[in-house]
Amino acid sequence: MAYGDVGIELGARVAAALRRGLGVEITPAEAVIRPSTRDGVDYQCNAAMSLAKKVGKPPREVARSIVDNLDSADLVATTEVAGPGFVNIRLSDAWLAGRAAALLGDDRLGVDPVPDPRRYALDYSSPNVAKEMHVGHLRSTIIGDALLRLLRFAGHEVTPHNHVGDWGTPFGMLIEHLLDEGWTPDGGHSISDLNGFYQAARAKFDADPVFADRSRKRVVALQGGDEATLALWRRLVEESSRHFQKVYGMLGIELTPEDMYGESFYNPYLDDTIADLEAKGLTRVSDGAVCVFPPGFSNREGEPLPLIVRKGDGGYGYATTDLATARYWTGERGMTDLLYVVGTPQAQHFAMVFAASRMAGYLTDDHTAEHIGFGSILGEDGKTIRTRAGGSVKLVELLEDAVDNAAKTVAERSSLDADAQAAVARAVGIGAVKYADLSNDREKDYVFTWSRMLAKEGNTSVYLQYANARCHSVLAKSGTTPAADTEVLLGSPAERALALALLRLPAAVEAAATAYAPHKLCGYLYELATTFTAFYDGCPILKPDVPAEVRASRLVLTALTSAVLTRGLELLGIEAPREL
Ligand SMILES: NC(=[NH2+])NCCC[C@H](N)C(=O)O
Repeated sequence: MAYGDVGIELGARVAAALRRGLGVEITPAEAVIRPSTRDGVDYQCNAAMSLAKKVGKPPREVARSIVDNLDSADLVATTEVAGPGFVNIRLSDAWLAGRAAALLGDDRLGVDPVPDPRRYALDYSSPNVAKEMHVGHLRSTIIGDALLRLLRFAGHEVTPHNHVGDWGTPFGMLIEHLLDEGWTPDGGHSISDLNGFYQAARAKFDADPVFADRSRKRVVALQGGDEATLALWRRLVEESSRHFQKVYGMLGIELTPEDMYGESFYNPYLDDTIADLEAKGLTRVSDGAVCVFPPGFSNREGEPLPLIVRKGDGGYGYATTDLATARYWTGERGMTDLLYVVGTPQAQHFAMVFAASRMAGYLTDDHTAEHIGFGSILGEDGKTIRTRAGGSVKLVELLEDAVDNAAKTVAERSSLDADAQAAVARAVGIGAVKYADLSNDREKDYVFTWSRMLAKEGNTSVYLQYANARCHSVLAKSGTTPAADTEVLLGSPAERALALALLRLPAAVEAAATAYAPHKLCGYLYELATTFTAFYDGCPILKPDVPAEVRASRLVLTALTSAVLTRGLELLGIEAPREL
């Protein structure tokens, strides 16, 4: 069963009941089983509503037939028809307890790998050479890393590729300016120099036609493979790569130099791609440029929009590279699904690239391609995030700030020594930056607020990390390790609610992985942590008057909570220290 979800298991029973009672066939997923927060109800089945028309009976009658025919012996305690035709289901305590107990020995915590693994090529981070990474790249990096972890855990094959902007016309002006400044291929300039250099080169390019002309010639030399030019270009790429790796290191992101498939990587494929598009009759010359016109895209005047594959001067652009990219990953690398984690402003670009790729057969019905767009990070005033001095925020400084702020929070209550505190401050600070990003619906803009990010209450990583640390502290104090065959007892509503919440990891992973929506996993983990808090406050564990078998059961629930929180945070790329 995909993902090992209780809802799907119930769905299979409902499907069998419908077959028995009314002779209709549905899949377990079509039974539409949803968790319910109603008193005494664990899940609700909405199948009767959608099936009423098909079977020609009122929804309540269909619901009644489900209830009458449901094989509920082991799994279900009570069922009832409710409202216009829902079936309310309460699981049996014995089944729930047995299922929860079984999780203790299960490394995957109930999440089955998908039966039909796909081959994903995941484009994320993708910063630009000779520029520092900015907050947009931060979002791409964080979201992409979470998707990589989620999809791999779900059982898919995922190959990351970092589509670094390392080619194109800006390199002409950059190299010319660097030469003017006496820069040599082995000179020791750092990327922060380069950032300033970029702006200076741009200014010179705009103001000085002679310089602009030299720059254009330099582009031709670069693209023509002139060795001296390439040597300078390589230095720029290496310098930048060092900076990117520093940021990835701070973030604990696995992207390596081997995952770099920058724009330049596709150079050898461009001519052939254009020849292929031409041979397939998909190109048209418009204003001197070779273009593809995918249907359905037009400008404000209603004229068809071109995807330019070769400019009038013979040069290639961003779109050409992206067509070659799609062709490469589905063709040479045999990937089935292409994901691009890039800001929402590029939505139209990707829609057009995908449409043209489908026309050319680089994407077929067996492939999916998706632009995983995201909004902007806003400052506390609701505008573009800036430093206090009003400059644009440097990513490295932002991350250092996060760790410093976390260090203050940790120092307030930690009994750890200085080294351990520093490690925890990193886990908390970097975790907070990631979680603030991932817990929001990625399509939306969000406001970056230090105080909210590091709050110990509410939907924050700190709250989840504290809940996990509390679990570890109880387990350590108990002096025992819960054994796999311990019986789980669900004597109180808080224990029952916690067991139920622990069984919902598979559904949360599925929801997050299939919709490429990490915030769905965040929402689940937050719910689990609050359910645990209620259990912790209401159910004493180590008090001397707690019967031994009750204590043992509560320790199992505590150990499982920690296991699920730790795994869940890991899937988001966030550390879960045992002690804070
Ligand atoms: N295949 C792609 N176009 N990936 C995204 C590249 C993002 C680009 N370097 C930017 O900073 O905007």
